[in-house]
Amino acid sequence: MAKLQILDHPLIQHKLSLIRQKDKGAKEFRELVEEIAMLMAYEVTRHLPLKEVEIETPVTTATTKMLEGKKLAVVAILRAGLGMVNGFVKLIPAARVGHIGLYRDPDTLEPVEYFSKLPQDVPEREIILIDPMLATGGSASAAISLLKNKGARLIKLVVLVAAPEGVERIQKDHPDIEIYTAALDQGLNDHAYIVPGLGDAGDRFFGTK
Ligand SMILES: O=P(O)(O)OC[C@H]1O[C@H](OP(=O)(O)OP(=O)(O)O)[C@H](O)[C@@H]1O
Ligand SMILES: O=c1cc[nH]c(=O)[nH]1
Ligand SMILES: [Mg+2]
Repeated sequence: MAKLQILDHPLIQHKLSLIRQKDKGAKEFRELVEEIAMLMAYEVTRHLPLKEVEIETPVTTATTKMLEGKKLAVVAILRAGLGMVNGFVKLIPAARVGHIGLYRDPDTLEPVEYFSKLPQDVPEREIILIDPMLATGGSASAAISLLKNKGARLIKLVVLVAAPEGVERIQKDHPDIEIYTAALDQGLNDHAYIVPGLGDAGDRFFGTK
């Protein structure tokens, strides 16, 4: 079953509480989402393999550790996932960045795909799929299916806020995926918005409402 990890670092929790507040404007919302994404990137890259390297410090030569150079791709689900990209690539500058355009139809709640541009060598890369919100799980599940159809084998899903319904959906559709979230909220309301959640992440980030 897909493993769920809640990233409960105090800085992540503090900043998440700030962006949940309805009076936060787009500027503050954007800055905080980027900061939280960076902190989450730190947590989800703990497993990256290291290799020993010989270096020269100003004092002596030494054997120290550097990243082995595992191939990574950060894939954002548009639009709201864009808000997390900078935080990730600041910490992992060598990562390739892919985009999957999906919106949730407000009536059917089904994801509608409108764009996809991914690195060519997706099968050789570990994929970090990012989207702030995991509500019904329909959008993330569709994005994971698309990535798997392109040959992706190792995918981690990283979200800011998850609903139990979305987690269950991913665990059912894609039991091989690891899910990382900053919070597991109570559930969904009648419009399938996460409660308490933070509202519509894309609209708040881009100021479109
Ligand atoms: O788990 P689900 O029920 O599928 O809902 C989650 C999706 O909804 C939001 O995107 P939205 O459709 O609002 O598109 P946007 O990012 O362009 O605003 C969010 O960013 C997720 O992609
Ligand atoms: O609460 C939610 C649910 C779906 N999409 C959002 O942006 N927020
Ligand atoms: Mg939206």
